[in-house]
Formats: sequence, C-alpha cells, structure tokens
Amino acid sequence: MTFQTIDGKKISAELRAAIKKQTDGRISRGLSKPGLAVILVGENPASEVYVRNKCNACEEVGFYSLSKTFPYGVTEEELLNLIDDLNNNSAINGILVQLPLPEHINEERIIEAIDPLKDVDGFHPYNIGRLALRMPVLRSCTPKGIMTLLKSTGLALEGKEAVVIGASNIVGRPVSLELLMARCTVTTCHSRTVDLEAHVKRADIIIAAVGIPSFVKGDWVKPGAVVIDVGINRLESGKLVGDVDYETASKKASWITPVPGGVGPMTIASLLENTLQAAELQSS
Ligand SMILES: Nc1nc(=O)c2c([nH]1)NC[C@@H]1CN(c3ccc(C(=O)N[C@@H](CCC(=O)O)C(=O)O)cc3)C=[N+]21
Ligand SMILES: [Mg+2]
Repeated sequence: MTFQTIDGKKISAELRAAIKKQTDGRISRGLSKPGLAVILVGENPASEVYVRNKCNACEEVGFYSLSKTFPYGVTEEELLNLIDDLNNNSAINGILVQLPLPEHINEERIIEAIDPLKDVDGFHPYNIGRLALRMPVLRSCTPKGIMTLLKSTGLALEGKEAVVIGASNIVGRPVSLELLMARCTVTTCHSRTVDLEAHVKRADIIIAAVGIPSFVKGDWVKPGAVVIDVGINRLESGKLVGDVDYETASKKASWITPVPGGVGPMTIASLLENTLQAAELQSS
C-alpha cells in the first residue's frame, strides 16, 4: 500500500500567506493590526520556545504581539488582573495563556476570565459549548488544524468511522466535536476504554492524542485509514516522535501526518486564523 504524507508544514505556510494577505487588506481599509497577547508562567524552556514561535509567526503575517512572563510563584490575582487589562485593551484581539499552569493556579478560573471573543485558544466554556452546538465561534487550535489537514486530502468525511484516542479538554474532546460536526461516526477512547485496539482497528480516521511515543502500532491501522498524529514526544536522544509508530503505520495508511511537520505547525496557523477572526469579530 502506498501512502501519502499530509504535509502540515506546507499547508500551514499556505495558510499563513493567505492570512498575511487578509491582514494587509485590513490595514489598507484603515483597520488596526490584529494583536495577540501571550502569557507565560514559569521558566520552562520548551514553553519559551513555543511562545517565541507564536510571536514570530505573528510578526511574519503582520500582527502585533506581546508576551508577558511571570515567575512560577505568580498568584491567581496577578494573572486575573493582567487578563482584565488585556480584555479591556483594544490593541489586543487575542489572549493566550500558555498551559499547563502551576499546580497552585486554578486553570479553569483563568480560562473563564478571558473574554470569550478574545479566547483565540478556543478553550473557554463559551467556545467549547458553541462547538458542541454546531455553532462554533473561536475553535480550538489543534482540532481546527486537524480538520484543515483532513480537508486537504479531499476525502469525504461524512459517515466515516473516526476514532479519537485521548479525551483531554484541549484536543480529544474538541476534535471529537469537530468530527461529529463533519458528520463522522465518532468514538472517543481514553484510559478506561476496554479493548482500545478493537476500536482503533475499525477506524477510517485515527486521531492519536495520548502523549506516549509510538503508542499506536501499524497492525492497529486498518488498510487505507487516515492517521493523524497529535503527539509531540521528545525522546532522551533529543529526537521528536509522535504517538504513532510511523514506520509500521505508514505501511497501512492511505494518508498520514509526520512528526514533526504535521499537526504542530497547524496549531500555530490556526492560532493566527483565530486572532484574525477575533479582530474581525471585535471591529464589526
Ligand atoms: N494555551 C496553550 N495553547 C497552545 O496551543 C499550547 C499550549 N498552551 N501549551 C503547549 C502546547 C504545545 N503547542 C505546540 C504548538 C506548535 C508546535 C509545533 O509547531 N511543533 C513542530 C515542531 C517543534 C519542535 O521542533 O519542537 C512540529 O510538530 O513540526 C508544537 C506544540 C501548543 N500548545
Ligand atoms: Mg492547576
């Protein structure tokens, strides 16, 4: 079986070029640059890299961005005060609080404090609720990027068996809602799922979001299935690998995303799309 790679790097570059054009158009109509604020807590080298990548991506498409870093010991009140300022700052259209936050911070309370129309991560209960009701406003970035990748294959999604491995608030649940909205038959698997392998084996579309290197084996992949690998696992060797055993799974799949260069770059492209959308929502 020959497979095709879903090239997230290329598709995200095309998206970013389109976003830059739309941004230039906004500016020539006398509207402001879309603005993104990124909030980072603590010193985590990986998070610092992500935040820098997000701000660089903003610059590339002509957005305004600012990042604010707090020490690990920041209080909830300090974070809530900044969010309140940003909610009321008309130069800022999108607010992203890098997750995870330290143990002593209540993540839900922080996310709920963000103005839902500035919630460019799409994590606020308002935006998740809208998605559940098939009336999305700002859609979670990784799930939205996955849907863009699936659309790029040209395959019809209606009626397909989609199996999502992982039920997190940031990927598993919202991607399940996206697939349901696209009229797939969706199964969401998690740590208590009985006979996970049997579920995965009947999937036309597999979404792996578990955070365990090479968790999904090639012999779980139905011939011709589409495989989307959300995992970003750094091995001790420094090598970045997904949640899917690429070597064996690519022998069975019709389409498969690589790691790196698959879902990761799409998450950032979706963030830019959402920031532009938020700017449009706020200026209408
Ligand atoms: N509020 C919040 N929103 C997020 O969207 C969010 C977050 N918190 N916390 C951390 C995770 C992680 N994340 C990634 C984004 C892009 C790549 C990415 O571009 N990855 C490249 C490789 C990067 C590398 O080499 O390390 C790729 O897969 O090709 C990875 C990871 C967003 N996150
Ligand atoms: Mg906590």
